[in-house]
Formats: sequence, structure tokens, C-alpha cells
Amino acid sequence: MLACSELSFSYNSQKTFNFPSFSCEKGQTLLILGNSGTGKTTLLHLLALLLQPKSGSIQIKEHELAHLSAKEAAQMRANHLGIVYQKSHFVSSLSVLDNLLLANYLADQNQSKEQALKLAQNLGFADLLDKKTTLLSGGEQQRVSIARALMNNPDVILADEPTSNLDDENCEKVVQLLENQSKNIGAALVIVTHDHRLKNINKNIITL
Ligand SMILES: Nc1ncnc2c1ncn2[C@@H]1O[C@H](COP(=O)(O)OP(=O)(O)OP(=O)(O)O)[C@@H](O)[C@H]1O
Repeated sequence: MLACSELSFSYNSQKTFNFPSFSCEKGQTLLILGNSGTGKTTLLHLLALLLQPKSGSIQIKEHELAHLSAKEAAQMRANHLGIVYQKSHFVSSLSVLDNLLLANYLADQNQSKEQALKLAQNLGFADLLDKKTTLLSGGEQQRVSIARALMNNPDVILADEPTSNLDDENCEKVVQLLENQSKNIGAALVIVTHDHRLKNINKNIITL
């Protein structure tokens, strides 16, 4: 589903990041572990098509994505990638439901209240759909972010440090939610993190 080989990237002439090659299949979870400053966010931004690599390849379903135009990258991102950012970035004037439907709208897809309700039920926040996102707790916001990332049935889900602010119990719960939901829609799940607790949960690991 997702395959990256020999990706390299530089912000400037002083340093080049050379990332290990990896792949992640449908229904699988890949953990990208690394300490602060090792380039985790940089790699995530490459996979999210927000940065372009200096060299190497990024393929989803065998389509090469490493050197798309900004417009093509935005279309690809909206339709094939689900991104769970570390901070939620909701539109605060909209309800939880409308924030979910916005993901469909931005990907030029039909707005599916049915899909939003199904995800809200699976993730346990169906009673919050009419609330403004500012009224939600941190944990509730995180579950809504996961649902938002799944609204367009992406092929690949990218999660940026999804457990860094959570206690052990919630850490395990959030990873399980992400894994179950990705399996449900047949997506590959890539988690980028410095949280070594996830080593115990996951077998497919690359370390930066
Ligand atoms: N826009 C930028 N311009 C120049 N250097 C940058 C830029 N963004 C990040 N860097 C540098 O690249 C290195 C890797 O940064 P990155 O954010 O990818 O690391 P990280 O592993 O995600 O770290 P952390 O866990 O602390 O967030 C750091 O040394 C950082 O200072």
C-alpha cells in the first residue's frame, strides 16, 4: 500500500536526512520511532506530501508521489491520506459534525452524515456531534481528529505523536482505536512517535 525508498531531504546545505526504506501494507501498522530532532516530523511531512524529498520515492498503491505539483499533492492528500495531527486544528465556529463533513468537502466528496455518525459511534462520541469543538476535552478532541482522518476512507493514515500526552491506559486505548479503525477501512497505519511505550504494542518498527 505505502512504500518509501531511499528518501532524503535537506532544509539547508548543512544537513541532509537520509531515511531508511520501509513499506506498510493494508491493515498493518508501522511505528516510526525516534528521539527529538531525528527527523520524525520531517518524515511525516514528506509522507503527507507537505514537503518534497531531495531524492527517493514515495508510492501509494504503486503511484509515485514524490514529485507532484502542489495542486496534485493537495488532491492526493485529501483523497488518499488521513492525517491525525498532534494538535487538532478544528474550525472552532463549526460543530463536531460540520468539522467532520468539512473533510469530505475539502476532498470534493459528497458530505456523508452517515459516515460521520458511524465513526462517531465507533469512537464513542456520537453524543457530541452537535457541540462546538472548543467544548471538548483533549481526549474527545483526539477521537474526533481520528474520525476526521477517516472520513474519506483513506488508503494511508498518518498519526503524529498520537499518545504523547496520554497516560498508559489511554495510550493503549488510542492505539487500539487507530488500529481497529484502520483495519476496518483497510488502510495502512503509520504512527510517528518518540513514545517508547508503543514498542510493546507494535511489531513493525523502524527507528530513526
Ligand atoms: N523548517 C526548518 N528549517 C530548518 N531546519 C528545520 C526545520 N524544521 C525542522 N528543522 C530541523 O530539522 C531537525 C529535525 O526536525 P524534526 O522536527 O523533523 O524532528 P523530530 O524528530 O520531529 O523532533 P521532535 O520530536 O522534537 O518534534 C531538527 O534539528 C530541526 O531543528
